[in-house]
Amino acid sequence: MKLKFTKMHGAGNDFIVIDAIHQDVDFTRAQWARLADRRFGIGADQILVVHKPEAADVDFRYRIYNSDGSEVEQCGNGSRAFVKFVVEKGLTDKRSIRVQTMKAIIAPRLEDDGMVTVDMGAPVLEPAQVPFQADGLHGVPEGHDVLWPLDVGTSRVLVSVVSMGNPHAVQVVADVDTAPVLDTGPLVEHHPRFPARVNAGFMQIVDRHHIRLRVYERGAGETLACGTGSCAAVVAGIRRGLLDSPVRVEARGGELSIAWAGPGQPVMMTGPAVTVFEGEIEI
Ligand SMILES: N[C@H](CCC[C@H](N)C(=O)O)C(=O)O
Repeated sequence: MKLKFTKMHGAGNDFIVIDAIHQDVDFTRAQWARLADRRFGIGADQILVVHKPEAADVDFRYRIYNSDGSEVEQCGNGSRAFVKFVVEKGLTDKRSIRVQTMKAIIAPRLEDDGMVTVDMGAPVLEPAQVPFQADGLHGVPEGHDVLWPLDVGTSRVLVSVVSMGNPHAVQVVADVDTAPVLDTGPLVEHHPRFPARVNAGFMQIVDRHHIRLRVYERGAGETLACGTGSCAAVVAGIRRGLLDSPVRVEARGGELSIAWAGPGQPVMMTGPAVTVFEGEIEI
C-alpha cells in the first residue's frame, strides 16, 4: 500500500505521524520498525498514529510505536506533535483536545505562539506500578523520594523510579556531557528489576529551576529530547528536594518547561512541535 505520513519533531525527538482515520493502518512489529529505520525506511525515534476515539469523552486515540517496533503507553514530545498534526490536517476544529493513550488520557493544547502545553496526568510513584521490582533491595530515602541501588556493569547507580504511563529510572550526574549515557543507558534499560524495560534518565542539576537532561530511551536509544523523561526527571528532582517547580529542562535538541505541584497533581509540559515534511512510502 502507499502510506501517507508527516515527519515532525519535538525538541529534536523525531516522529513519523500517520492518519489512521483515513488510511487502513494495521502493521506488524517488523513493519513499524522498517518505517522507523533511518536507512531502510523513513527514520524516526517513534511513530505516532492518529485513530478515532474509543470513548465519548475523548477526541482521538493515540497509538505510539518505538523505533524497535514496540508499542508503548506514552510519548510526551509526541503529544505536542499530535495536536499540531490534527489541527494542521483539519481533523479537529479545536486547539485543546483530549487524547486517549494506552493507559491514560492527556490534554495537549496548541497555543497561539505555536508552542504546545500538555497536561500529562499525575506521575505514578509506587515502585511496583512503574513497574519496578524492589523486593530485597534497601532503598535510600532522600526527601520524599527513595533512591534504588542498581548494579549496572561494574558500577552501582542510585535511581528514582517514576511512571508517566511509561517507566523511567532517573539518576543525577555531575555533567550530562561526560555521563556514560551510551554505556550505562542500555544496562539500565534492560535491568532485570524492570520487567517492562525502562527509559534511563541522566539529570544534571544546574540550579533549583534548571536541569540538563539526556535520556537513553526504551526501544529507541538516546534521543535528542524525551518529554515523559523530562516530566519524570523533574518529579524526581522535586521529590528529592533538589528542584522547585517550574523547571527549565535543557535537552540536546531543545528546551521544555515542566511544572508539577506535587503528588496527585498533573505534570504540565510546555514545548515546541515542528512539521518538517510530508511524504508517501510504499509498504
Ligand atoms: N521510549 C519511550 C516512548 C517515547 C517517549 C519519549 N519520546 C517522550 O517524548 O516521552 C518508552 O518506551 O517508554
